[in-house]
Amino acid sequence: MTTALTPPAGARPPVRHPDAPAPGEPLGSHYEHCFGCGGGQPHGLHLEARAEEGVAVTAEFTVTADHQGAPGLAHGGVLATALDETLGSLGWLLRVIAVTGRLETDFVRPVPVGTALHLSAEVTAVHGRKIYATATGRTGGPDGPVAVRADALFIEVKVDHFIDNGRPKEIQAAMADPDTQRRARAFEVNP
Ligand SMILES: CCCCCCCCCCCCCCCC(=O)SCCNC(=O)CCNC(=O)[C@H](O)C(C)(C)COP(=O)(O)OP(=O)(O)OC[C@H]1O[C@@H](n2cnc3c(N)ncnc32)[C@H](O)[C@@H]1OP(=O)(O)O
Repeated sequence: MTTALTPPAGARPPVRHPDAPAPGEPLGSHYEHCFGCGGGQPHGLHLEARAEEGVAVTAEFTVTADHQGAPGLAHGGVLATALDETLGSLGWLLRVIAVTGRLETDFVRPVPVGTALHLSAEVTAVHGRKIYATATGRTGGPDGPVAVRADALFIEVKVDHFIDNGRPKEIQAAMADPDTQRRARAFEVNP
């Protein structure tokens, strides 16, 4: 079946950037106030991702009582966020900034509060600015049963995407933070 998430003819396998973080290296947060990975969000996911071989990452996130939908169970939107965040961190390996255009999620098993979700994601193909990727979240360990999975299309953007669209208050604070600016600009120097 052909969908918007099927790479078109002419799509290429992803190429790991020569300056990509080494396998095993933690990727850190791209923004302190990010709900997915930031340390400055008390109820956020605090997802921690690391580089793997190829154009792939792994990550963990523990479901807390702040993430419930039904009693004692993770909200599906929170699980989709965990997949989205993990997929988004693949940009570190391509050294491009990309945002989610489409995210198709399968919820396979309920995920109780207290569960550590073991996530993995990889880029499968690239076509121009379009980056095709897939992710899974497992319980009980990295080889445990799949609880959630997603296919996604990310679209490469420049820093201006955020500067032009973000609320000025937060953009100005981010622009004043040398670390955020350095990280964002470094991604734009792409051969
Ligand atoms: C100082 C500041 C520091 C900032 C430091 C930032 C750090 C780095 C932050 C990263 C953060 C990550 C966090 C986790 C990941 C998110 O959650 S990102 C947030 C959620 N996503 C969004 O907000 C994106 C909202 N959407 C948009 O802004 C625009 O639709 C997009 C995605 C930029 C595309 O618009 P566009 O650039 O005008 O491109 P467009 O020509 O429409 O599309 C390009 C191609 O993609 C295809 N396409 C676009 N959308 C779709 C779609 N939904 N389905 C299928 N195909 C599509 C088009 O058909 C087109 O294909 P071709 O014609 O080239 O074959």
